[in-house]
Amino acid sequence: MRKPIIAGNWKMYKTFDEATEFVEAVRDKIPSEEIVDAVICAPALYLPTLVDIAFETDLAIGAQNMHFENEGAFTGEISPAQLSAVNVDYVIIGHSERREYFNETDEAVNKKVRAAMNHGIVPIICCGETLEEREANQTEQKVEKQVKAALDGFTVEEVEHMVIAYEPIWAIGTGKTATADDANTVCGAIRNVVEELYGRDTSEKIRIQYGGSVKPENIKELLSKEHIDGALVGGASLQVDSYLKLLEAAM
Ligand SMILES: O=C(CO)COP(=O)(O)O
Repeated sequence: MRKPIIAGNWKMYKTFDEATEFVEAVRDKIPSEEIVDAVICAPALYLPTLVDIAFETDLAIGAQNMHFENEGAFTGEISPAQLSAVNVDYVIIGHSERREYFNETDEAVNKKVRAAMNHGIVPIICCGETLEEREANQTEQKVEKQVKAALDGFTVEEVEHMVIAYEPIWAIGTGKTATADDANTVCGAIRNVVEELYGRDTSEKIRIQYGGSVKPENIKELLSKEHIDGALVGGASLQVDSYLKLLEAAM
């Protein structure tokens, strides 16, 4: 059995006070990390403070992006070494918003996954198709290409620790969720790619999340599906009540 992983992606929301108040409010209400992995991926500016507030609780803190180099003349960027030095546990890599607005390529995603693994940070690797691609029946082709590129050059042990998030772009922030069956089909196709590359055992261990308008009302059905091991959640992770409900549904 794969342990569910529910990750909030706060994107560019919340002031410092709102972020710290949220983590203070939820930190003692998080289910045991033996049952579910609970993560909040916050704006980089708040990470050290949130890691401190969540210290010795079952809540893990993640970043939403990072550079692949350890250091250098990259104005405005944050490195994997800098994230691991403040004990960040997870990092989202290759979110469709990064790919679309910041020109993140499959090659950069692969380098970032490499960098995350080198620093013991768990990468949440995002993939997903546009509406156009879905309507042209290119969903699996697109996602397979992204996943193959991201996972290129790792060992079996490394891949088992990664998390993949399938987020159809047309379902992000739109209120349109993929049906649980459609989401499961694509997550199953992703698992097949992992099997093809790294073998059955690894494909059974890697966790695959669904993301795109996940809410307390629809998460149970999504998580009941064979290949969906968790959720990457934007809007519904911003309120304490709704975040806790998402975790509850995963128990
Ligand atoms: O992009 C997402 C999470 O990374 C999904 O966002 P929403 O849950 O707001 O649709």
